[in-house]
Amino acid sequence: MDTPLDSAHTPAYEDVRTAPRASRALATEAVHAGRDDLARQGLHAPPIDLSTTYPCHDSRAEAARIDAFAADGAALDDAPIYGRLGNPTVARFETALARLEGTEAAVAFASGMAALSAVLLARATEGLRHVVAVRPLYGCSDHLLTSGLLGTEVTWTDPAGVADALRPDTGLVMVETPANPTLAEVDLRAVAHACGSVPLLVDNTFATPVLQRPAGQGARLVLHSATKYLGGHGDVMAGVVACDEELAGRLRRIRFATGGVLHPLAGYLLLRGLSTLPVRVRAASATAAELAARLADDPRVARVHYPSIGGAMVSFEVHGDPHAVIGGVELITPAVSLGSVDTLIQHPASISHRIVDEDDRRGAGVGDRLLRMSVGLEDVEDLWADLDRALGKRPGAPRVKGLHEAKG
Ligand code: MET
Repeated sequence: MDTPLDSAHTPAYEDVRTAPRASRALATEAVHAGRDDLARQGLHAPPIDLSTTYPCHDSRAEAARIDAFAADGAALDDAPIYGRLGNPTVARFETALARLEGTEAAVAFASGMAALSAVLLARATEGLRHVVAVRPLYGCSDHLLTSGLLGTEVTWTDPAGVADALRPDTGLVMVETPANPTLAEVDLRAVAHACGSVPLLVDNTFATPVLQRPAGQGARLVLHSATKYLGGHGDVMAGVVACDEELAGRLRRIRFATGGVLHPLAGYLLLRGLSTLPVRVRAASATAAELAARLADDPRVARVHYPSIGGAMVSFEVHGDPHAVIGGVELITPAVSLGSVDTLIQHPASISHRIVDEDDRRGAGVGDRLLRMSVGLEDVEDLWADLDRALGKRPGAPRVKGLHEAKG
């Protein structure tokens, strides 16, 4: 584990290539990255630039800048031109996320799936249409690869089979760790080694850079559904890819051409979300670890999945009807998605992984009785009382009274 949850000191970013100054700890970067110019401008909160276009009387200069962008997709470092080429508010979030992940750049999109689509298109347009991937992945990622909707072809393998699955036209290796929804973990250094020169993409949505920074372990692309922990409040949909500047240029060009841009207000909310990311992840993870331990001891629960790196996600298989648990929660929100301040629970076989072929889903360890819970910031005892009630009668014991029943 990169960052022990109980560590008093968070690791400094000594290996960040883009570091403009002496290294700063994660918690400091979370609050300050992407905001370095604000004090000079006499501002505290970042401005939200809603412009779709930008006036310029010098068409020759604008033409040259568009030519330059079309050639290498380099971020516009002076005046913006048009919203699809880049937006200053979104750029603040991109800068901040790149610093947290320890990459040269990051490119934000309208959703995590738009971000993954851009990566696949960027590789396919180089003639590298083959993808090697490890299950499980988030259900829609699995579907996008399996269906070949973007003209790609996938070989599914386990981590040990990655090297053998590579072909001359392999453009990408993709893993998610901890994986959605089983929380299975992949040894990133080993897989990165097996990839050779093929870029490894790691979906880091569940771990966040607070618990794991894949770029430091050999990943060339780090994907987030920023809708989840990065935003952190269930009110912004977004995706982002952290990577080196060369790949970022390709992704910006794809974004420009296909239009899957992030709205500036979403960029603002994400930057704001990042500032509390370390605090939120550590607090929710401590609660999740406690709930995982109580579930593991519970006779109504067949199996608990909780990653060795920790985190705020807990998955568990019940002996009884998983739908009854979803129907029975009162405090916990019965909804798909994750990473919000409130605790969410969902049944992957019905929702997040519904679109995956049943046999493939079960083969990846996503069973019919598996429930996935995203632990939020509520008090652990209130959450346990709700879970305990929703899990129903303990075998051989009278039904445990819930908090409200006990009070009433
Ligand atoms: C539309 S289903 C899923 C949304 C989200 N990516 C999740 O895993 O919960």
